[in-house]
Amino acid sequence: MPTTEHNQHHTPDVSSQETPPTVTTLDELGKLANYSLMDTLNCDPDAKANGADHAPRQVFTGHYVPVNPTPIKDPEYVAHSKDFFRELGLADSIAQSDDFVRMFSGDISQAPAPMRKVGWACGYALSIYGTEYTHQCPFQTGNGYGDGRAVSVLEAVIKDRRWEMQLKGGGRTPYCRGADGRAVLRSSIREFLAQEHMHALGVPTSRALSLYVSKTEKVKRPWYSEGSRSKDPDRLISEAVAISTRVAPSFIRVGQLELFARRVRKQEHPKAMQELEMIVLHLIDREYGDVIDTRLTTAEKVVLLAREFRSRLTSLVANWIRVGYCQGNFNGDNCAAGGFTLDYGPFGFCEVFDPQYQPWTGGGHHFSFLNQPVAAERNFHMFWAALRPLLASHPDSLEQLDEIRSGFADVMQTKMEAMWAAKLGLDTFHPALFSELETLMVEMPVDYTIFFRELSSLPDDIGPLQKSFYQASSYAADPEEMNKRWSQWLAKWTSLIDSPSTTGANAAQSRSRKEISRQMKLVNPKYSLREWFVVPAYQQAAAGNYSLVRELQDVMTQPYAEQPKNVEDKYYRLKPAEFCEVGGLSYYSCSS
Ligand SMILES: Nc1ncnc2c1ncn2[C@@H]1O[C@H](COP(=O)(O)OP(=O)(O)OP(=O)(O)O)[C@@H](O)[C@H]1O
Ligand SMILES: [Mg+2]
Repeated sequence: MPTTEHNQHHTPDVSSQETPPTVTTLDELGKLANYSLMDTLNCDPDAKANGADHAPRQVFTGHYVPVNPTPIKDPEYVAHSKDFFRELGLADSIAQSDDFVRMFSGDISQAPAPMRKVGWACGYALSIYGTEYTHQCPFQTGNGYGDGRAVSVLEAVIKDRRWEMQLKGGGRTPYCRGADGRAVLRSSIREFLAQEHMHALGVPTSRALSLYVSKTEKVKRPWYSEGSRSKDPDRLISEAVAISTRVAPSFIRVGQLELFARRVRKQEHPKAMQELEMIVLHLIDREYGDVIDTRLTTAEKVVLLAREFRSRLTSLVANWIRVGYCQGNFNGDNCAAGGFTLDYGPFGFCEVFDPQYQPWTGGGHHFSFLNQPVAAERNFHMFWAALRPLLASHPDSLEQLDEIRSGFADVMQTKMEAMWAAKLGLDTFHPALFSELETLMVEMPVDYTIFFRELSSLPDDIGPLQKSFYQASSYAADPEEMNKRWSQWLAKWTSLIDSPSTTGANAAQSRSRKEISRQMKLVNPKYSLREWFVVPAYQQAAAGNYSLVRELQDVMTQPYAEQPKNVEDKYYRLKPAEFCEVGGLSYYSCSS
């Protein structure tokens, strides 16, 4: 069953959900602290040891800069992820306890030992669709680019798994490039909800821990006037700042490997090769420890790393497309080297199926919905290029590495076909059937989520599918003809569903219609985080009412489940026409 394969990483730990919380205070969490990054990688020798390093500057060497977050003023609790707390064994009550709130709203000065009273930020390089950029940093060198507002504050081993906790919007770092280091409540709510939704969808992702907003501190951001149809924001608004904490096995990005590999290539300093090797081995420990044997040589490890990352990245992107997700800005620095979703900024879940769907006005076609496999390949290319210097004296390993690189497109294609087959409830991919479907969906706008979910009930006729049809002019112009074409497609699909190759030639292999439907409903979610659900939630939150945020948390963390009728009526719906083509709802310029 392809889903199992799609869900192979980060599957919820069911067993831990029944045990009582083991961490009920910040002190208890503190005892689990274990700082592998700070203890094994190189610190920038120019950094201020006390972490008061907030002005933009160039960082020439080292893997991290110690930097303290800047607390937000008068923090107020907005949300925490109950699911993730349960998985970690954290008691819900600590999310609102004074010391936890203080720490995860940016004040780590009272962190209980052995937690450290200093956080860290990392530099990384930027590449866009496989092209290296250096000029986006104020020094035109790339040495000022990295975590500009993301500050990690804790690494801990919890229930035998290592987790890094990172504040987003935690204030300025040397990589802030003159910006304020803050995130606003709007973008923080989006990221918070999306991370937990994505996890519940079975797609590898950074997780959301907690979210606090400042009652008094605001920053200005460009945004849209109510109902604006212009592509770019037309005004500056003042928004409350917030700090959300996200959690992952590591936050190492492809861009980080690229940074060190560029330094090797340019022979920037004598330790460049050593620093590249260190970050790669650290990545393996943090993200690939369970699949790469520590006793292997570096050359062997590098080859395995590339193969495993290729496998994860291709699964990830196939999963994104399965659930209708568009990352929007799939740069090398937004591509986690552990192969999970990272940086929910200009993302969106498509409603109308559109291969070119791209919610971010600055993103361009290259990062659009169905181009994500190609964008992923570009990121993989940069990853591969960053690893190559490590194999310079190992021609056999280098050859293997190069083969892994050149095989990317085939692996991606295989995963995509398996994904489409699973969405259609079929054991194998049927190119003609799929391409007819794609043509129909493009010609006659359908809601991607609703269409596949309705199909999952194996309808006898197109009646139920019509729930997903947007009454666009192409349909309205000749509904009879359109219905006929849909009926023909449905008949072909139904005959495949009922054919022995799908149901199995003999009774032992056969999947009943009921079983096919059940499996399809595990692949095709009922609920997806549509932007027009999120907008009122963050608008209410801005006025201090978090009830819609909570409601969305509940609904969107059970995306495959049938939920009560009132939930279905509210959230299993086509996008209302008045929300189409509206700035901030259908697209956005900036996400921070
Ligand atoms: N308000 C800000 N202050 C300082 N740096 C910022 C700010 N907004 C974005 N950046 C930095 O600009 C770069 C590009 O921004 P992008 O939108 O990809 O990242 P992000 O959403 O902040 O971060 P992440 O990738 O960590 O989720 C990142 O390195 C980010 O740290
Ligand atoms: Mg980013």
